[in-house]
Amino acid sequence: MDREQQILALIRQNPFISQNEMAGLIGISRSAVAGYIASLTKKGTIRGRAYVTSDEHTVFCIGGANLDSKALSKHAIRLATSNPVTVTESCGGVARNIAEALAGLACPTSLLTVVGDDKAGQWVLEETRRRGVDVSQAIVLNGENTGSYTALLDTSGEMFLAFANMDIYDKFSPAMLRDKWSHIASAKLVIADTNLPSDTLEELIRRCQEENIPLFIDPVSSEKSKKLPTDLTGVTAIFPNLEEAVQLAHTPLTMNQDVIDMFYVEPDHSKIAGIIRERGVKHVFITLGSQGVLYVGEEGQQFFPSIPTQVIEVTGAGDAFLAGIVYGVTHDHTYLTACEYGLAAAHITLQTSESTSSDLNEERLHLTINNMTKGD
Ligand SMILES: Nc1ncnc2c1ncn2[C@@H]1O[C@H](COP(=O)(O)OP(=O)(O)OP(=O)(O)O)[C@@H](O)[C@H]1O
Ligand SMILES: O=c1[nH]cc([C@@H]2O[C@H](CO)[C@@H](O)[C@H]2O)c(=O)[nH]1
Repeated sequence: MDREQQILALIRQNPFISQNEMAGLIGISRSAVAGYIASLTKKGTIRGRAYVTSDEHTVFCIGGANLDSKALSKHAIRLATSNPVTVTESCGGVARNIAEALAGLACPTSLLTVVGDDKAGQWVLEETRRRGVDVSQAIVLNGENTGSYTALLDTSGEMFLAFANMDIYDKFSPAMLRDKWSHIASAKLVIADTNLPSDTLEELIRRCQEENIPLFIDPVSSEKSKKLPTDLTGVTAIFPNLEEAVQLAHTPLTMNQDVIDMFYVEPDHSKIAGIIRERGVKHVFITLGSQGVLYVGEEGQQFFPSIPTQVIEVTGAGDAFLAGIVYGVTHDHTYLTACEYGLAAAHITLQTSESTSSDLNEERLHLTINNMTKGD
């Protein structure tokens, strides 16, 4: 065991041990102990003066936590008139939804987000904590409004139109990320959404690459996906739907007539994924709604059909899919095998009016996969 490991073992046994006691036990000077502690703190293994050791098993989700309001239309939607609807409110936000889904699947998860000092923010954090997510790193910003997402859904639960009122995320600066880095640095995996501003995303991608932390990105929407830097080296996996994938492949570097035809005349999903990979991403998952998902990455290429589902509403299906993949890969499955977990998690979430299903748990996930493989 090297010196750092010895010191860490002593701190784990007794988080209140003094530097003098450690020096005596190991047989080195107190100042040498102080040097090792400084180095462990810099690496993020030790998080502060109370010697709270980092949890290397945590998945860190960074991005949006919203109040979702969804109006499900009772009849075919008509424009410029009043449409009868049923409204449901739930917690939302891509990073938050993924964190909640992972906590439901018994993965230790922490959420770094910004909310306003309002009722919505208080409710969203409290509810997320109640569902098992560590929200101790969430930041409450005075005088800001918590992000809100208001969607109009058609009679089949598909989104017709949505409004994102999320100016608060512009305040999520690179400095905030730096401030929280000692917590993030020890994570097993980081998941970020593009609610974050461009400079914050750029810094996160660079640091995760430098420090070898796997990073998954949810592009959120085609508009917000434009915030990602052109060079995505350092991004382990990305999860666009088709519209977002087209946007991600649509860089000034790739614009010629063939590419324009490929996007707008007859989308070639695997070519689009290939172009995204050229930006530096290792694993690309293009989710295709009711059709399923296409994986293109270091493990090859494969299309997976979706599980036939009686959809209540679609909000959060992509977030649950991503959480299912994280569950799979953190339980030592390949990215290809993890697709089954993603499809199963999305299937469970599609059957509720919440943006993350409270029915999503390990037992239900495994049962869904067993039924899938039996062809039920
Ligand atoms: N109607 C459906 N029937 C069965 N499975 C579906 C359906 N819609 C979505 N899914 C499943 O959910 C996955 C993600 O859906 P989708 O492609 O709509 O993601 P998304 O647009 O990112 O979703 P969101 O932004 O609402 O979270 C799909 O790959 C598929 O497995
Ligand atoms: O711009 C955004 N639109 C929508 C969402 C969230 O997406 C979720 C569904 O995938 C939903 O909960 C909404 O709040 C977001 O975080 N940012």
